[in-house]
Amino acid sequence: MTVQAEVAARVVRLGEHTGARIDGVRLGGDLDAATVARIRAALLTHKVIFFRGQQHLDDTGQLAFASLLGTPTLAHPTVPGQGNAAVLPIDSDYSKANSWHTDVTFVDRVPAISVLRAVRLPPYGGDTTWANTVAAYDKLPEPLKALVDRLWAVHSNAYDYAASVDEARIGGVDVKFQSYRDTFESTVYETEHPVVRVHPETGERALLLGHFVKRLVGLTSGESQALFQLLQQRVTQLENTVRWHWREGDVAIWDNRATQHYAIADYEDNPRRLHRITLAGDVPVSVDGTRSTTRIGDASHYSALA
Ligand SMILES: O=C(O)CCC(=O)C(=O)O
Ligand SMILES: [Fe+2]
Repeated sequence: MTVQAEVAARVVRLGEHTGARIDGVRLGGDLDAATVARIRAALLTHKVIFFRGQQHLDDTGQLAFASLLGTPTLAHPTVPGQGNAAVLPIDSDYSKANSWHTDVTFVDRVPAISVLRAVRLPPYGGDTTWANTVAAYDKLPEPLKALVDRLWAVHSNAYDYAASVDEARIGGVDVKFQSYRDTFESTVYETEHPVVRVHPETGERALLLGHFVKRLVGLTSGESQALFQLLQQRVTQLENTVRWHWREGDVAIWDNRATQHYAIADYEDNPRRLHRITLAGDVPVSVDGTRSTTRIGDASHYSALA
């Protein structure tokens, strides 16, 4: 542990519940263990952390750094990586993630952490917002906690896309968007997760929902929708969120076990591209110790990249 590293990394909080910027760190595969530990601790506390000025990173450097925090997965269970098998391009040309979600919740081993690097940014707009799902659970009144503690949800990559994304706002579904959706759903997965999962590292309870939820187990579709909306409103309450305005060279890292996020599609047809590396996670566990179960699909190829 070097004293220099301890002094160099400064954690600047961005809100009561969610987000911190870390200054004074040059990300890369050569970071010392003390700084990596500090980054990890800040991530667990603040749920999403941001680094400015990382223009020196390319995909290889991003992957080398991300590997210090965990085991990279394939880019996606169904969408192939570009260049490197672990790198998922988030490109406005064929996809805009402008609805609230946690990444890849339709498989049993939901990724633990995502590391996102700005590659090309629009001249205006294109911020991303994160919400803290632990704070959302904590702030529920006791009767609602008792209800959700025992509730389960079915998550699928063949979710109701039109219900969660306003296509008019993103210019309608064009051919590239449709072809991306077809790839995205080329193998269908369905997994049952507890609505409240116990975080494997912090022991905190977090709401596990987002746009891949198809229905709540045991409820009618109308009841599912009503309760889902009530809980999503709790998650996305602005006090639970942080909004990041990207600059070139920025890197954001989120704890995918304790957050949802939303990429704001307010930059018209301007190109926007970020590269994501996703780190493997555990199978979620409910408050009574029951593990999530995949009902449809086998995602065993996805979770750990050799
Ligand atoms: O475009 C963004 O800012 C985030 C997209 C997204 O949902 C992701 O990278 O997982
Ligand atoms: Fe995402």
